[in-house]
Formats: sequence, structure tokens, C-alpha cells
Amino acid sequence: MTQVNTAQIEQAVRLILEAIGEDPNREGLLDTPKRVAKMYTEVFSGLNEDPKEHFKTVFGEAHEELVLVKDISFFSMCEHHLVPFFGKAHVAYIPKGGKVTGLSKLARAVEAVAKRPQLQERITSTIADSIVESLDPHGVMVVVEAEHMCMTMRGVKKPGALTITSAVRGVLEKDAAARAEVLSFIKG
Ligand SMILES: Nc1nc2c(ncn2[C@@H]2O[C@H](COP(=O)(O)OP(=O)(O)OP(=O)(O)O)[C@@H](O)[C@H]2O)c(=O)[nH]1
Ligand SMILES: [Zn+2]
Repeated sequence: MTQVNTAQIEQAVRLILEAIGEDPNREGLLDTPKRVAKMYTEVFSGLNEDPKEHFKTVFGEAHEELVLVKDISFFSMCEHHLVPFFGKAHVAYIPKGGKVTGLSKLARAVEAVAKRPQLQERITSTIADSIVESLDPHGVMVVVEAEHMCMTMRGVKKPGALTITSAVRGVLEKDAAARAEVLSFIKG
């Protein structure tokens, strides 16, 4: 497991504060480097986690129809600007051969993948591929909707703009009606 170098983060934050013309020794900022190091340790904790680990929990249930956990809230950090993007992930799969995983494990996998410097597209496809590799299901569909702070608080400044990404695997790739059913459940 990679250990986060908090001393290095603290040093870097002090340098950034100096670089913007702040005084890192003024009272209000004294503990800031330490707080930021603690915060980064938390928000990047997914770097130490393999989402597939969570899918080791399987129940031998003969359910070979849709399972959808929707509205899984997540917070991630855009790898280009290191500011947050956040929203909801919807994770659907059709189990095969009695490989049904715990419902919370789908949300745990989202957390593991989101808590890294990320791209929304990569979050979406990594979750889908982890389910395929671990559970070998009939099909998977992951839809992620998020607002990117780098598009709202800075740069192009478009608050409310929502980015939607999807990753579809297996039978859901070919079956438009099944895909539509998943989408209708997500919307409903
Ligand atoms: N595809 C994708 N792009 C992202 C994501 N998060 C942020 N971006 C984009 O990454 C791009 C980086 O563009 P650059 O031109 O290198 O950086 P920039 O000058 O800060 O760009 P602006 O945001 O347009 O000001 C921007 O268009 C962001 O909107 C993401 O999850 N997926
Ligand atoms: Zn960004």
C-alpha cells in the first residue's frame, strides 16, 4: 500500500501559499498545510484500493435479471485542475451463474474509483470493467452524471452544466430495449 507523504504535501502547500503572496506563518494559515495534507489523504484514498476487491463478496443467488443501484453520490477530483467534480453514479448489471454481489459493494467500488485524481470517463469505464472482470455478468451499464467545479468556479464558468457519461458492456451493448429499461429506471 502506497503511503501518502503528508510532510511533502505540507511543504508544497506552504510553497503555494508563499507563491500567491500569502504569509504561511500568519495565525489563520499556520495549520492549513497540515489540514490540506489530511484532506488529500482522504480524498485520494482510492489510490490504495482496487475496486475489484469489493466484488469478492458474492452470493450464489440464481438471479439473472437486472440489478440497479442508482443515485450513488460521489465526490472526485479532476486530474487537470485538482478541483472537485461531483454527482451521482448509477450502476446496473445482469448477473450470470449465481454471481450476485453485495449491493453496498457497487457503491464501495464507486468510492474507490472516485477518490483519485480522475476523469469522469475513466471513473465510468473503470467501474464497468471491474464488474465485468470480477463477476463475468451478462451485461453491465454504468451512467455517471456530474458537475465539474473547473467548469463552474473558473475558466468557462458554466454553473449547472451537467456531464453525463456511460459505459455499456455485454448484452446491454446489443439490446437497445434493455438499455432503455435501465435508463427509464434511472430517470424514474
Ligand atoms: N474529458 C474530460 N475533460 C475534463 C474532465 N474534467 C475536466 N476536464 C477538461 O479538461 C480540459 C483541460 O483543458 P486545458 O485547455 O488543458 O486546460 P485549461 O486552459 O484550464 O482549460 P479551460 O477549463 O477551458 O480553461 C478542460 O476542457 C476541462 O473541462 C473530465 O472528467 N473529462
Ligand atoms: Zn478540471
